Amino acid sequence: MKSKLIVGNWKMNGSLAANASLLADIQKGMSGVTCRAAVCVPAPYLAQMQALLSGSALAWGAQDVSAHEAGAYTGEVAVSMLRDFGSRYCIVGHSERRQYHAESDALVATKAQRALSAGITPIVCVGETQAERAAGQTEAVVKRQLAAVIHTNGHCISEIVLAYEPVWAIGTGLTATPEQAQEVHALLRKQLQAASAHADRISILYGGSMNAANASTLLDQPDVDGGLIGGAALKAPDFLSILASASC
Ligand SMILES: O=C(CO)COP(=O)(O)O
Repeated sequence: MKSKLIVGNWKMNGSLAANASLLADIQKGMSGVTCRAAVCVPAPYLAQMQALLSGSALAWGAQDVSAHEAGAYTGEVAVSMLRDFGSRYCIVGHSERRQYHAESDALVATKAQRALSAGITPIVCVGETQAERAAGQTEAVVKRQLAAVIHTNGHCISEIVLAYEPVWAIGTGLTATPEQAQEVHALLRKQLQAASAHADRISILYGGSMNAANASTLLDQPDVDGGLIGGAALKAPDFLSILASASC
């Protein structure tokens, strides 16, 4: 059985000093941790992660990547640059990118392909808004988002990590119940199984107000293979507690 995967998404937070102190506190508490663990940080701090985390059990990655290989794309960051700084993961299609930067399903799928082409594992985010859930569209929305990634990536789909992040649960304190999370994870798993014989090796993470108090019941669900953590990843005791829940 694959071990659980816990990823901290720092979003647009941090400073050289704050990152160093947070990582030192996390690393001090990692001795009993057996799950896989990573932090996805703002691109300017990837060099700091490489300097501080090389050889440690904590992997690192980015929060976005350009769909283009290189060239005249002012402000974008190429996957080769993420690789230069030792990134193992890259989040793609986070709802904050879909919402604030109008990222389409097709663009997200291309970004996942770009990451895979460089040997970086894309953490592909899908999830419905509150209005879509209320309208009974949850299944249709997440299936449409995942279908684009499957279509573009073909048999390589088994190399991704998938994250179900209901938009209404992000940063709101409104966590999906374990049953709600399991229901969506199970249908995503079925969709992956229909696309790949190796679908069972894909980790499906839950994200959205996961914290020290609710992590273990969410992680107990059969199709919840880990967590993508926002706010609670910025506090060492909370992040360590989630890592401990995932290490049982
Ligand atoms: O968006 C998230 C992780 O990518 C979740 O954020 P919160 O854990 O702060 O709700």
